[in-house]
Amino acid sequence: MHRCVVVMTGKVDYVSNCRATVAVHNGHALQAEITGSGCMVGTAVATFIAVARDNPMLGALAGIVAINIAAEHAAKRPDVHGPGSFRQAFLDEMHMLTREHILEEANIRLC
Ligand SMILES: Nc1ncnc2c1ncn2[C@@H]1O[C@H](COP(=O)(O)OP(=O)(O)O)[C@@H](O)[C@H]1O
Ligand SMILES: Cc1ncsc1CCOP(=O)(O)O
Repeated sequence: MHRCVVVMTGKVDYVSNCRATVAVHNGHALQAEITGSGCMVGTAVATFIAVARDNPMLGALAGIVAINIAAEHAAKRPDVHGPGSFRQAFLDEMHMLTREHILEEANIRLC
């Protein structure tokens, strides 16, 4: 084992450490309409892994779920009408995201 975690993004995101693979069903199609969505996910994954040091699989999963739940919150806002307003709302919703949101709204399944 090389202690590697593989992340694959798209409409459904996948995280694998070779022993287990988890599918993340959170997120919104507007994420694919703005520049930097993949970079945001990559940054969140690196940040969460830095905290969950001994469990990179959990860190990667939490980073993906957090960004995608913030996107869902942003897409639901009445002031969001397309990619431009979505991008702004997305940043605000990342700022307001809580631990409870992640625990209650994560939509993940073991493959
Ligand atoms: N159609 C979609 N539905 C839900 N989430 C999406 C959709 N398209 C992209 N995402 C989310 O946007 C984030 C960035 O993924 P992606 O668009 O594949 O990255 P990249 O910008 O590298 O192409 C991922 O977390 C993914 O779940
Ligand atoms: C090369 C580059 N420069 C600014 S954002 C970017 C890549 C953004 O890619 P994505 O939207 O897939 O995260």
